[in-house]
Amino acid sequence: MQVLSVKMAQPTTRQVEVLNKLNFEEFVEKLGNIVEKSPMVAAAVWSKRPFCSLQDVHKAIGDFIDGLPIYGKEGLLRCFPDLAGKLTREGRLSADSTGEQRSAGLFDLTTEEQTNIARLNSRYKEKFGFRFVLCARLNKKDAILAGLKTRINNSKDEEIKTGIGEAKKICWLRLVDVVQRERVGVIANL
Ligand SMILES: NC(=O)N[C@H]1NC(=O)NC1=O
Repeated sequence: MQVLSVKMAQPTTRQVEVLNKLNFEEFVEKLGNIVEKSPMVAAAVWSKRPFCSLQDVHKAIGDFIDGLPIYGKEGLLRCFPDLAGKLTREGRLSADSTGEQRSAGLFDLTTEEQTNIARLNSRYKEKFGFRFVLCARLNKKDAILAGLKTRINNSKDEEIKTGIGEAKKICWLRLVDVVQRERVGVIANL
């Protein structure tokens, strides 16, 4: 899985124990947005506990997503907000998405960059019927614009595959965040 190429602090095996201790409600509350606005994903994988590593959690999520019918995958892609879209401009993104879009520089676009991305996002949605999804934490604004320009020429099947691959990268980074926040909480309460 591509996630292993994501460069950042890798959680240790022991860190997954904080997730194994959560009851269903806590698990869904804390992991409810690891795939944007799709708490069903966390709800589904909870029954796969105990997990032996964070990679194991991510694999369970990946397997669940891969098992969805095409229209389910398209549905997941529709749950992400546009990159540099209306919600970004209006400050109405989820906390996760706000941090991700900020890290890619999408809050500091020139008017021209904003217009270009908005135009391409609309064309993309018109062609495929779902949103262009790309892991903003692993890309800067120029790469996002270039990605939009290239990927818009792909077939629908290719874009479902690529978009879902990007959603899994976003999910991995959010999972690491949850565990790190949770560990800090556990340590603070000792
Ligand atoms: N459309 C899209 O890719 N949105 C997202 N990507 C990301 O890294 N965070 C998002 O909300």
